[in-house]
Amino acid sequence: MTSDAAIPSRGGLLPTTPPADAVLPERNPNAPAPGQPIPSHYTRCFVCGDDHDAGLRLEVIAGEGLSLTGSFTVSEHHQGAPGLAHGGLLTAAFDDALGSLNWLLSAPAVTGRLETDFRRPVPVGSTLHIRAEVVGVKGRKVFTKAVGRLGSADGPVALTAAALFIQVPIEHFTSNGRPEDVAKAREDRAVRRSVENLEVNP
Ligand SMILES: CCCCCCCCCCCCCCCC(=O)SCCNC(=O)CCNC(=O)[C@H](O)C(C)(C)COP(=O)(O)OP(=O)(O)OC[C@H]1O[C@@H](n2cnc3c(N)ncnc32)[C@H](O)[C@@H]1OP(=O)(O)O
Repeated sequence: MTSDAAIPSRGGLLPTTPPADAVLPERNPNAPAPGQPIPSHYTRCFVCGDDHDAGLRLEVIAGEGLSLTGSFTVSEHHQGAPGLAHGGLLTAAFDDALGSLNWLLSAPAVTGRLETDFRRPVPVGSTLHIRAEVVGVKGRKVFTKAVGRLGSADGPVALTAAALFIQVPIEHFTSNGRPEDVAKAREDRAVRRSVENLEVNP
């Protein structure tokens, strides 16, 4: 198990901290190459889809190994306090960015636990630069962490986050989603691309 010193460590034994016997698997050969975009998984996704006027439109680029970078610009639609990004919305951005790491493993997964530390306010108009990585995998559990910096990839730290994802069969989505949306999603260009990457048959 390795860790990138560029992402501050949280310390302590939390459910998002990988156990000592966690491993770091190889990146799946079908995953986007380093420097290539990890495309949206669903055009209607509030965070990464492009079919939302108020969506975050998070853009994600695959990094080396099991890492990625992502960015989005906080718009007036994203306010909590006047002129400042809503904290829950920032957490949503981290949920999606960290979740995108599962594309490097080419295994569908959902968030089991997500923790976010808010360290600095994020003003409207600013761009948040996220760096995320897998820090360990044990069985179906994928442990991840991320940092968000303001203005540039080496800007001041605004947030740090850690999440535990649980790998699920594709039926998690097809059985639990509202049927009419699932039916439409079978034709959604982003979903189709995702399913090809995940090597599953929806
Ligand atoms: C045509 C359509 C195609 C669709 C194409 C899809 C495209 C791909 C879309 C991707 C989209 C991503 C979007 C962003 C990511 C979200 O936002 S996902 C949405 C938010 N998350 C959810 O809705 C998940 C809701 N929770 C659940 O469904 C279930 O609780 C889970 C997470 C699947 C786990 O249930 P389970 O499979 O029965 O697993 P279970 O045996 O209970 O637990 C397995 C292990 O995980 C641990 N665990 C489980 N939950 C937790 C937890 N909350 N905290 C700590 N540990 C936990 C357990 O302790 C257990 O550990 P071990 O005993 O193995 O050590």
